[in-house]
Formats: sequence, C-alpha cells, structure tokens
Amino acid sequence: MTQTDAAAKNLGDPGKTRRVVVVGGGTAGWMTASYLTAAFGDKIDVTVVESAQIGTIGVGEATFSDIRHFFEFLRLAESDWMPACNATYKLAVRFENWREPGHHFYHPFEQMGSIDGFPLSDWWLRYPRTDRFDKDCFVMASLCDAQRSPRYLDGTPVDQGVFETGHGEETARATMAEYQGAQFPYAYHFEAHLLAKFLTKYATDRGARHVVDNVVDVALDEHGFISHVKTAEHGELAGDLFVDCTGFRGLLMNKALGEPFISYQDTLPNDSAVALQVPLDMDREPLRPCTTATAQEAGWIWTIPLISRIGTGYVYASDYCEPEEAERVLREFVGPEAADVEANHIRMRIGRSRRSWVNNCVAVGLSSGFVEPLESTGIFFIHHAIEQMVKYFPSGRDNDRLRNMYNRSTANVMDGVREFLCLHYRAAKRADTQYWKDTKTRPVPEALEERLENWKYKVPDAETVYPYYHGLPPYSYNCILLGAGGFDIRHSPALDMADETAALAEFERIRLKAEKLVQELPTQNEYFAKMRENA
Ligand SMILES: Cc1cc2nc3c(=O)[nH]c(=O)nc-3n(C[C@H](O)[C@H](O)[C@H](O)COP(=O)(O)OP(=O)(O)OC[C@H]3O[C@@H](n4cnc5c(N)ncnc54)[C@H](O)[C@@H]3O)c2cc1C
Ligand SMILES: N[C@@H](Cc1c[nH]c2cc(Cl)ccc12)C(=O)O
Repeated sequence: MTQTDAAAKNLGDPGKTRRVVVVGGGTAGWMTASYLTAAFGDKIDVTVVESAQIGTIGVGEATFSDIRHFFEFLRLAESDWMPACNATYKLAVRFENWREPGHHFYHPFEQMGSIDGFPLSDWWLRYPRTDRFDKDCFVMASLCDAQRSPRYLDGTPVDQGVFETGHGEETARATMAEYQGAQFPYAYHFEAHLLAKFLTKYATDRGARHVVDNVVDVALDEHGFISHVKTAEHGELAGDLFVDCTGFRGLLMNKALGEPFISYQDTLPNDSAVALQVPLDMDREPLRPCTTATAQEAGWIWTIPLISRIGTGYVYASDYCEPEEAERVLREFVGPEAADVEANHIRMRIGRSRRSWVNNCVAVGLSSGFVEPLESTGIFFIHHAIEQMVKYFPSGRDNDRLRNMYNRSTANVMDGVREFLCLHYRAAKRADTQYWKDTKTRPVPEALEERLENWKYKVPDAETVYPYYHGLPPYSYNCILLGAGGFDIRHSPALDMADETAALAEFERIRLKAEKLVQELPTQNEYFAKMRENA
C-alpha cells in the first residue's frame, strides 16, 4: 500500500468519537483501556474483548519505579490500588550467585553520584572502601540487606530528594519518557491478575465496554486495515483503531496482518519458564523489599515477595534443560512449602514484532514483544507503548509519520533492553555449567560488543550506553558490570592524579546515611503489619 492510500484510510475526522477495540484482557489490555479512558475521557469509545477460555499469562509481578507515572495518570494513590493487588515495595533487583556461589549484589532504584566529572563507580574502582561496590555507592543496598521498608510507619517516604506529586484532578501529569527528575526510590511487586481485575473496574466505571467472548476472525478492508473483529457470540465489533493485547499469539498483528516477528533468541536463549505461587506467612517470614534473581544451572529463579504469597519461577533455556528438570530444581529451591502447589509451565516468545503499529492496529504487551523477565521489563514495555500511543494518537492526517515515529520509539526501547540483558550474561563471572560457559561466547548485538570493550577502560556513562531511550540509565549498567564480576574493569587513569577527598567524603556520607536509615526505618513486614492494623 502506498503512503497516500494509507493516509486516505484515516481514523475519521478530528473531533469525531473514536472507536477503539482492545482485543485481550490481560495486564496489557486493561492497562491500555484504563489509560485511554484517563487520557481521553468520553471523547473516545473503548471496548475490551477478552476470552473466558484463553487464560492470561498471569505472572508479571515486578515493575520499574516509573510505573508510578501510570498510576498518577489514572489519578490513583498507592492506598487506592496497593491493598487490592497484594502489593509490596521493591527497592532493587538482588542478584544471587551470578558471580559465584554465596555472592549477591543489587541493582537499586537510586541514582549513582558523580564527583568532579567521574561516576562514583570509577572512584570506587580506584579507592574501594570495601569489596561491596553496591553498598559503598548506594544507600539502597544496605536497606535491602536489612529488609527495610521505603516508608516510615506513619507513611512518610524515605527522602531521596524526590517529591511526590498530588493526585488531584488539577495536577499536571508527566510521562515517564519525558520525566527528567530525580530517580524515584522504589517500584512495586503486585499480583498481576488482581491488577487486571482492579483496572477492569477502573476502566468500565469510566465508560469502557467489556465483552467476554472469543474473537474468531479478523476482517481486513481493501486497504489492509482492520474493519472489525468477529466474536463467537457478540457478532462483529467494528472500530477505528484496534489494539492487539492477545499475548504471545499476536492474533491481530502477527496472524491477521502478517507482521513478522524478529526473534532475539540468538542472543537471549532463555525461552521457557515454570512458575509457582507459594503461600507466605508474613508474620513469620521476611518480606524482602526486592526482587531476587538467583542464578541456576541453566538460567535463574525469580523470587517475588507479595502480601500472603511468594511468586517464584525458573526461567531457563530449553536447549539446556527439560521442563521436568526445571520444575524439580524449582521445587527443591522453594522447599516443602511448594509441595501442594501446581506448577505453571510457560513457553516464551523472545523478541519483537518488526513494527508494533501497522495500519490501524497497535500491538501492546506480549504481542508487541518480550524479553525474559530478568529486569522486570514486561510491564514497562506496556506502559511505554501506551504513553507513546497517546502521544502519537492519530487525528486522521499524516498517520504514516506518526506510526513511523511510534514504531521507532517502541523498537528502540526493546532493542535497548535486549542489550542491557545481554550484558548480564556476558558480565557474569559464573561459568561452571555448559549454559554459563556458552554465555561468554554467544553473540551479542554488534554495537554492544564494541561498548563492552570500551567499558573495560571506562565505566558506562550517558555517552557510551545504548543511545536511545530505553528506560535504563547508565548507572544501571555500572551496577551489573561491577556486580556480576566477570570483567576486569579499570579505573580512569586520571583518577591516579585527581584529588580523592570529595569522593572519599561521598562514600562516608553514603555509609552514614545507610546506617541511620537502617536504624530509623521499619522492616517491610513491620510496615505492612501496621497497614493491615490500620485497614
Ligand atoms: C515467565 C514470565 C514472567 C514475567 N514476569 C514479569 C515481571 O516480573 N514483570 C513484568 O513487568 N513483566 C513480567 N512478565 C511479562 C508480563 O507477564 C506481561 O507483560 C503481561 O502479563 C502482559 O501480558 P499480555 O496482557 O500482553 O498477554 P496475556 O496475559 O497473555 O493476555 C492475553 C489476553 O488475550 C486474550 N485473548 C487471546 N486470544 C483471544 C481471542 N481469540 N479472543 C479473545 N481474547 C483473546 C486472553 O483471553 C487474555 O485476556 C513476565 C512474563 C513471563 C512469561
Ligand atoms: N528509570 C527507570 C529505570 C531504572 C532505574 N533504576 C532501576 C533499577 C531497577 Cl532494579 C530497574 C529499573 C531501573 C525506573 O526507575 O523505573
């Protein structure tokens, strides 16, 4: 189709109510529907159609801190949604055994300082205070080790130089991609299916129509645009814009429109997971304020503490491990609490659709793309896609240009995250099994290969990491590079001559602040016990 043809088939006149049909009611479907109603109110008609037979993935419990912009956009405070979703706080990802057995390090939600133009990590390489890079450079690492809550018992958040915005109707809202403020100090863990349920009410209360039915056919018009989807029992659902939230199936984007899927599997071989939901007695067991990623023979296990249960799962490469073996390893890791719990085996499609917006169809969520859940990027991808969808929402003119910009932006985010994840495996010192040995020779994206060589001489900064917005700041790369321990990283030669006084003072300030906060803050268990009392 030519550009003119495509432009001719626009989304109707500006000002006309637009009909948006969201196919799929998982996290992606309901986040999209809620956001669109929050963005456009009754200027838009939103219908969500979801199957009662085809289940949702239902995992996806750890987030980026940026998700607060999503809730803010919906004008929801933590107290509105957290209790309904059994949510807890996440201050970091804790990596266990990636360097060697018994070792751990954190990737925290805390900006890393810089002294005299050199990142603190560089100073640390020259003047290490202890052998713990993360604890010397970040307050959060100590709070995680001590299982602290990021809020005091009266609800006051830990002061990391971030102010909270209000939730009043009049407050201006920011999108995450444009947010240039200080690093927010925490993210969340929550039960994905409870969030979907909460957002179902949010969106339907604001006018979204909810259809429970199977989409059995997708009809295209002569321009290749979707005219309607056909359901088993509710007839045809016509729309101007269709959002494909059908998960790994990609029913609209990949099946009906035939958009190719670009696999990342050559660089990220983990393609399978087995998950368990283990009951947790909060009164007896610690609620760690972080996601834990524990390296295993052929992948890694996630541990996500929620109110009343732990979400856990083994992400592995099927080339190296059978599903039965993965389930056995996971059950052994969890212990007797998992005995009666049924395992959920999942096959993951790793990569992205070549374009995520084609004609009048936008793929959001797993249908658009996915990388293994190592840094909890799935919901971040969804959130980013929705923000961009609103930003580039077509008016009926120049849609190709808007679509192209959207496609570039969403592809950049996924390609950038792919690089960041590849770094984890290359930088991990662990090389004891064939799986871990192969991580050292497996190809990585070409540009990353070059960056990795540079980082051995100069720790990552804004000028040397993946250059487009992908959610991850340069300090995140420093955390993995220095935490995982597989590379010999040198400090900048200039630091042999520079005055170290200010850097040493900064290390001391971090140490004192961490000590003070560990004394003052409640544990996460104490915090949520208090919340329960108050409820
Ligand atoms: C193992 C694993 C762990 C993960 N962990 C995290 C994490 O910690 N953090 C994070 O951010 N993300 C994580 N994710 C990603 C996260 O789970 C997904 O991004 C999120 O669940 C979104 O899924 P979805 O809504 O795109 O698809 P799904 O949950 O698969 O939903 C698909 C929807 O489409 C509907 N559907 C399909 N076909 C039809 C049809 N023909 N007619 C009608 N309806 C249909 C289904 O009924 C369902 O409602 C993880 C993913 C996996 C696989
Ligand atoms: N600015 C993003 C990305 C980010 C910054 N630090 C971390 C740490 C972890 Cl564990 C994940 C993500 C991030 C955000 O804060 O969401």
